Amino acid sequence: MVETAIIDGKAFAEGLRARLKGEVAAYTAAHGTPPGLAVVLVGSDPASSVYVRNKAKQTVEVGMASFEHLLPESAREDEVLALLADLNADPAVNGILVQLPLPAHIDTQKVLAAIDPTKDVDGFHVVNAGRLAVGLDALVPCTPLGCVMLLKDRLGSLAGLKAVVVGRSNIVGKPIAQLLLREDCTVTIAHSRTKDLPAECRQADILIAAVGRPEMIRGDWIKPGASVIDVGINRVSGADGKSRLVGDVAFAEAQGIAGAITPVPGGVGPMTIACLLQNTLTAATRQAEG
Ligand SMILES: NC(=O)C1=CN([C@@H]2O[C@H](COP(=O)(O)OP(=O)(O)OC[C@H]3O[C@@H](n4cnc5c(N)ncnc54)[C@H](OP(=O)(O)O)[C@@H]3O)[C@@H](O)[C@H]2O)C=CC1
Ligand SMILES: Nc1nc(=O)c2c([nH]1)NC[C@@H]1CN(c3ccc(C(=O)N[C@@H](CCC(=O)O)C(=O)O)cc3)C=[N+]21
Repeated sequence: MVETAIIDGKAFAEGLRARLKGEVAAYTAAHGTPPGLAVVLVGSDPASSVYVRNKAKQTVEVGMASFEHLLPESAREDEVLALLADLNADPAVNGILVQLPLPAHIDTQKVLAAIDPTKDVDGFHVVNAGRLAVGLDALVPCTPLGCVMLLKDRLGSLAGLKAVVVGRSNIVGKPIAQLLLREDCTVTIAHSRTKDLPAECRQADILIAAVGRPEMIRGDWIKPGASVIDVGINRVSGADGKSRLVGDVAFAEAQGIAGAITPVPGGVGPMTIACLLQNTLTAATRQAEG
């Protein structure tokens, strides 16, 4: 049995936002206007609405300008594209985020491609994904950035460690794998067609769960002492009938086995928003430098 450390992403994110607040004030003093973040939400998925509201609140708290664009579920693709053209041209907007998923009648890749890559604070544009893959300066997706920050804070150098990423989405799994590779990890990407997932996971010094299946990863899939980052956010109904959030890892089973683990909530989620604010400041600074 090992003592399992709980990685406090909420506290780490608060520290990051406190540091950003100072940097944002310096930016604003130098440029006369604060960095601005525009968030576009199409439709009114309740989970997305909460998340968008939290982002707007924290954006304002660190001293940045927040612009919210709420479009109805029925909005046409060309209306979304026209809004993005306006935001691309607006000098008060330094960062643009289009909340995903979009309604099925809208082509997500087309929308992401319409965002100016220098304002793409989610890092989802192919230009930023490509720049990350070849090792150029890029706007890096927020959740992956947050995961790697937590790992480096805990472990220092990640060089030579074996990392297993479960999930290969363009927005989480793939960019996390790219960042871990950049940190000199030996990286395996697992997915729904992986043959023996428990055996793959047991090899991992660093195990990243980004699947979207409540508590799928069991305690006995974890190598003793491993660092476990749980990206999953799953809403389930508990025995009392109330809904609660759980991750992709069976958190209670991981106790006494993992060396460290992020909780859900309070782990990766708050880091995602803090990294979004950091990316907005990075984007604004790079735009000002030309
Ligand atoms: N904390 C945060 O800030 C954020 C949390 N999330 C959460 O992270 C999770 C993942 O999100 P996202 O990447 O967008 O999800 P996707 O649904 O896009 O991707 C899920 C991935 O998991 C794989 N997968 C599904 N079932 C299995 C299985 N049984 N065994 C192995 N692999 C499987 C899929 O494989 P295949 O490719 O073969 O289909 C796919 O690659 C979700 O819970 C989401 O809510 C997302 C963004 C931010
Ligand atoms: N373009 C785009 N970019 C995204 O980054 C993006 C997106 N679309 N669509 C949805 C997912 C999901 N996501 C979360 C971010 C923070 C929390 C978060 O702060 N969670 C808190 C709890 C929140 C609660 O209690 O509901 C926590 O884990 O502690 C959760 C989920 C970003 N996403």
